[in-house]
This record gives sequence, structure tokens and C-alpha cells, in this order.
Amino acid sequence: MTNSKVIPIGADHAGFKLKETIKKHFKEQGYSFKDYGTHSEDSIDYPDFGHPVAEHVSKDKESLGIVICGSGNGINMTVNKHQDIRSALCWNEDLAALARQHNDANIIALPARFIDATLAIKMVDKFLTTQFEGGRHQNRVNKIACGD
Ligand SMILES: O=C(CO)[C@H](O)[C@H](O)[C@H](O)COP(=O)(O)O
Repeated sequence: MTNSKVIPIGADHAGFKLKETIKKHFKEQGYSFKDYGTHSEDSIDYPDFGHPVAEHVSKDKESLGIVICGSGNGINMTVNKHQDIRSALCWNEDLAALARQHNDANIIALPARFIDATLAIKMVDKFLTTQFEGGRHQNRVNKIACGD
């Protein structure tokens, strides 16, 4: 992952504030990002903001995305419906690193109502800077696709 890639980010109303905090961090670090919304804490439906992030990552295979909702589950389920997406629901730094190292995850899903902003930023940084290890993990990742 290089900082020059555009990082797509999307959240529902429960993840809106955390998304804004992560965007502030990206601006400070000089990272490029694309915000797919939502843009307020008004109640909305997480799939409307997860699908665009998944479509972005599906088109730009080198990109890594971020999705956020209250538990992380709904938006994680949404993006994982896309054939080329491997999204990992993470709640600590080790899981964020392992999602890249072992699973070649291309989206991280964050549970905004269960983690604080400091931890979330550490997790995002870890996710964006950790490489896939390949090897035995490549064989397993190849077998994830079910061909339905
Ligand atoms: O989809 C979810 C649960 O898997 C997310 O946590 C949502 O953010 C949550 O369901 C939103 O709940 P709300 O009561 O409508 O704010």
C-alpha cells in the first residue's frame, strides 16, 4: 500500500463521527481518500454506503477500503457480497494486521460503537501498511471464492 492510492471510506450514521476522525488523520498524513458518505448522523441504511466502497475496491484492485457501522457487521456483510472483496471485521491492531498478512483483506470493517478513535486510527494505519504474506495463505485465499 502506498499513500498515493485513493482510500475509499464509507459509514452509516453510527460510524459517521469515526469516519470524520479518520479523514482528519488522513489529511494530516497526506493520504488521498474518497468519502462515499454518509455525511451526517441522520439515520440511514448501511448498504447504501458500503456498496460504493466495495465497487471502488473492485475496480481499483490495488486499493484498500474502510467501512464503518455501529457493530461493523452489517456493512461488513454488505461489502463481502461483492465477488472480489475480502472484508475483515476487526477490533484490535493484531486482527487488522492478520487480515492483511493472512487473508489479503482489501477492506477493513470497523465497529464504531465498540472501539475508540485512537484505537481505530492505529488499526487503520496497521491495515494500510501491512503486506499480504502469500505462500500458504495464497492457496487458502484462492479457495475462498465459491463460484455461485
Ligand atoms: O448494521 C449494523 C448492525 O450490524 C450496524 O451496527 C448499524 O450501525 C446499526 O444497526 C444501526 O443501529 P440504529 O439503532 O439504527 O442506530
